[in-house]
Amino acid sequence: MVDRPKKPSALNPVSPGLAPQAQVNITHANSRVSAVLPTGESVEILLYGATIVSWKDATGKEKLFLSQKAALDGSKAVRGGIPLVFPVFGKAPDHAATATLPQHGFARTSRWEFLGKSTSEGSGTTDGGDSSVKLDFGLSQSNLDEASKEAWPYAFGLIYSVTLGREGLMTSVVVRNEGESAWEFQVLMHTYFRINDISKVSVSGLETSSYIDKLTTPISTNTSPSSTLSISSKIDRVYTPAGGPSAPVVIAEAGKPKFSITRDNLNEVVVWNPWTDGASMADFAPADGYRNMICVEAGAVKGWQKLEAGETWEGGQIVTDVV
Ligand SMILES: O=P(O)(O)OC[C@H]1O[C@H](O)[C@H](O)[C@@H](O)[C@@H]1O
Repeated sequence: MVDRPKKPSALNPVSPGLAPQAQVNITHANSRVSAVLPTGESVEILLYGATIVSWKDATGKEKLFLSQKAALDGSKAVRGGIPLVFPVFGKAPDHAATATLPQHGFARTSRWEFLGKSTSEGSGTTDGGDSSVKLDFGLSQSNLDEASKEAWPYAFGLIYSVTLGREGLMTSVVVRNEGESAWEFQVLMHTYFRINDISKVSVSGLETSSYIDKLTTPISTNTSPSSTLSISSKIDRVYTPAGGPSAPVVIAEAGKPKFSITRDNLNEVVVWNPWTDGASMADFAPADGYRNMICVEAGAVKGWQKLEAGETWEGGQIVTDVV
């Protein structure tokens, strides 16, 4: 081996003068992707379902609820975080093409591919460091297990992008019909927000809006009052907010706004809390965990989105961490 007297010394991990960068790591035997901004905000995503299982602010405070008994090993859909629902919301026995799919479809229980990251430098940052990082995940027919392929034999491509910023988290999905004939889908971002006390929570942005109550028999359609929504028992509703997707839906606790959600192309907002029924779910813990969570889920789930061959559709949500 030739000795090189002028061999450069190893670079310091953090070179002086270089703007601080977002760190992206793939861990847990290539099954988990995490990203941390130079300012400390972080996000963690399982390739299983492309499920976001953690989102923390710069102080390390967790923003999402994750059940203590959630399976994180790919054996069942994750109870908490943000599972992605596709191509059917719930069960749709009357919709022939999706009738045999499991509840909430296969996207949340399939293994996605990590497609890579991109970063952007903040205009508002003094050090020119990364102010956001975008992680892209892909799922197509070739990633599905045989049962899912058989139950839903359509050629599709999904690209799910998770963008972590200093002020919040953006999730967006591009759906593409890669086949020769049209098909239909529903999609939803099943966000479990972490809160301290459900009895102090109010949700605004759902006033005077049409909603489907999934808890009545038969399921009923109603119009919400002009007051904000408070929750004191089990709730499972699909709202179509009267203000449209760009009007924020705000989750407040003790009168203080905590999260603000705006949507693109996702016309519905599902509000779900299992209340004490959570205790009967095998993967829900602690039993009184319903006090610390509220699902406010942005989706396109009323009716169906139709894609002709070669067409694409895009939708997403921006969640701003207000506190
Ligand atoms: O138990 P899962 O399949 O994860 O579904 C959890 C919940 O998801 C949504 O919020 C639905 O509106 C609920 O009806 C359902 O119970």
